[in-house]
Amino acid sequence: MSLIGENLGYYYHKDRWILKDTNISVAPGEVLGLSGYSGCGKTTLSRILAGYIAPQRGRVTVDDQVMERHTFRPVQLIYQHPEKAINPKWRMRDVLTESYAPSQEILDAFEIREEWLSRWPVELSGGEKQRFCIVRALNPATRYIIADEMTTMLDAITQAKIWHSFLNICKNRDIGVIVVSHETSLLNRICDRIFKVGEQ
Ligand SMILES: Nc1ncnc2c1ncn2[C@@H]1O[C@H](COP(=O)(O)OP(=O)(O)OP(=O)(O)O)[C@@H](O)[C@H]1O
Repeated sequence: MSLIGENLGYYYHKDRWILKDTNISVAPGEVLGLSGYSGCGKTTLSRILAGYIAPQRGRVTVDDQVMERHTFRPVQLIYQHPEKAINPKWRMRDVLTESYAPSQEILDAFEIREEWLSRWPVELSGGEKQRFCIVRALNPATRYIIADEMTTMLDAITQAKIWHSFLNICKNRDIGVIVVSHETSLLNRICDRIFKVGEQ
């Protein structure tokens, strides 16, 4: 039982491989850091593991199954920029309840205020919108979450609070987490293990 990428190879332009023979796995409940220089392929690898793009070589399995399309994704991806992941024409209540009905407890854990629910995305800050994206990713069916620079836009205190709540919930539900970040101090603090992209 794990999220596993085996012998992954990927290029955007023929024969310019971004990833070559990459092997990566994260177990349920584990927190894996993804590091590497800018442009080494962290976001590309994240998108492959979440099933958004197909590798030219290798395969991804989620708890021994090849991921199916058109069903709820057991691997959720949270991006750095929440505005790219939110429909601007939906009020925040609809964004939040798109795939399940989050409990009051989880809304409180991320300090989501009742008054924000009736607003449009444009009426919230990036950090406020990001809390909705995190709660949305914590669907009861989620098995793994890839957090790609998830808190980069937040101040240090808010960042610490959000990681505390997020990792608590993931541990309780045995969700495996991949944390993509340029901040080595963050990775060292919260991850069980670190995987360097491009150095396998
Ligand atoms: N859609 C695309 N078409 C062509 N090349 C791309 C595309 N997306 C990314 N690349 C290239 O692929 C390489 C890896 O990009 P990727 O975004 O995965 O790196 P990264 O490690 O996440 O970078 P950063 O740390 O700067 O966010 C880079 O050289 C980038 O220029």
